[in-house]
Amino acid sequence: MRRIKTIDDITKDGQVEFGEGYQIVSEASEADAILMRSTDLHGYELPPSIRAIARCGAGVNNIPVEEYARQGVVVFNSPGANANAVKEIVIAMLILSSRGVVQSMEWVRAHADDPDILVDAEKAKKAFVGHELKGKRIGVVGLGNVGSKVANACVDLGMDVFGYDPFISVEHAWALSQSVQRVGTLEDLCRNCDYLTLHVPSKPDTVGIIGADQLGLLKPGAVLINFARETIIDEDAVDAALRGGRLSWFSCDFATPKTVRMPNTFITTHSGAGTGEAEANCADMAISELKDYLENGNIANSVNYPSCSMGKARAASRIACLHANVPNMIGQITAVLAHDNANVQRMVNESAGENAYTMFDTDEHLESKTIEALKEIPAVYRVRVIK
Ligand SMILES: NC(=O)C1=CN([C@@H]2O[C@H](COP(=O)(O)OP(=O)(O)OC[C@H]3O[C@@H](n4cnc5c(N)ncnc54)[C@H](O)[C@@H]3O)[C@@H](O)[C@H]2O)C=CC1
Ligand SMILES: O=C(O)CCC(=O)C(=O)O
Repeated sequence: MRRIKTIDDITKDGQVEFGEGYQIVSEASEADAILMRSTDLHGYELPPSIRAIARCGAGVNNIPVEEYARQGVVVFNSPGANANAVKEIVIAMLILSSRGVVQSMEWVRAHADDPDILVDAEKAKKAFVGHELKGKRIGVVGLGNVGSKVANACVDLGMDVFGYDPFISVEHAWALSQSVQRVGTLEDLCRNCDYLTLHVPSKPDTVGIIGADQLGLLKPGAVLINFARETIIDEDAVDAALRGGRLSWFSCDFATPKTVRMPNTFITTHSGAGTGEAEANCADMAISELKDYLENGNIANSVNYPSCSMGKARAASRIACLHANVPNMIGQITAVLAHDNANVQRMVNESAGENAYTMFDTDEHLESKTIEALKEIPAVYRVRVIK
């Protein structure tokens, strides 16, 4: 029986289906793996039983992924599984930030007792006149799963769309409408934009990338949308831009002590991915990643280890070594196997950044002293006997 600890409400109805051979447990110390969403794991003492963590969602800034890699813990996310939900709410925010829809509804509620409300509404409506998106210039920062969808949707709305992403993947470049114009610097992207929308992960090179300099390049009265992470903007600069008129509106998914006090904002409860469909997509992807890793050792969509697959574990034994990406690891692993006369059927080695993964099938079960010898190799973080 494999044991899973869930952290956060994975879905609104609380349903998490791993199927036969799995049990949801209440204590992480009893679990083999964790299924989670947005809880911050920095400073959390990870029990040694945990071999894998799957984040239902895209952003992993809430998880110390490199620290966990060195503990031999594979961290997965679910890329793209909630991107459509975020795209839709960003389009909603574009419209709500441009038309006085919310303000007009508030007026109606406030005048519910007015017997002449139909006539009075006709007089009031001039206060809620907005402008159209068609023909306006929008800059999209980050053209990954969410940003590329937002950019394409803005093309469909008739906007003049510019994108900035120095690390765009081939897959997302192919998915992008030819009408999206790519620019080489963030400053060129911001220049003369009516709208700026942010879709980059929170990491050292994106923290505070939108500050006074970037905001100063936007058209006066521009709209800023941040459904990525709160860390990406310089909050004081955004506040000053709203008060000074450089920004007319700020829509943001992160209620921080500063954003909630800014004027002219729509601040939501980190609800960009808040649809039943996105929750189900993320849970399905994360669950299948965890199952394939626990049952077969295969890695897909990890953020701290390379992708690696040898299909289903069918040989007598399958062993996986998680280790540092340094020279002579394969040599040392095969030397241990040769010393104990183990016959390797198949072997794969993959690396990503500072970490690497070696997995092999053998004709017979390895003796425990062989496994112990593998664990003794310097720079091996963990050895898993999968079968
Ligand atoms: N509000 C919410 O509920 C949600 C928020 N998010 C946030 O949005 C972010 C983006 O999500 P996805 O598009 O799914 O991720 P993704 O990984 O598919 O795309 C991120 C894109 O940002 C680009 N990028 C990285 N560094 C950059 C930089 N310095 N400048 C410009 N581009 C850069 C990457 O090349 C990549 O194309 C997530 O990391 C997460 O923080 C994602 C989903 C839901
Ligand atoms: O789990 C959530 O609702 C947040 C989703 C998110 O922020 C992400 O996928 O990066």
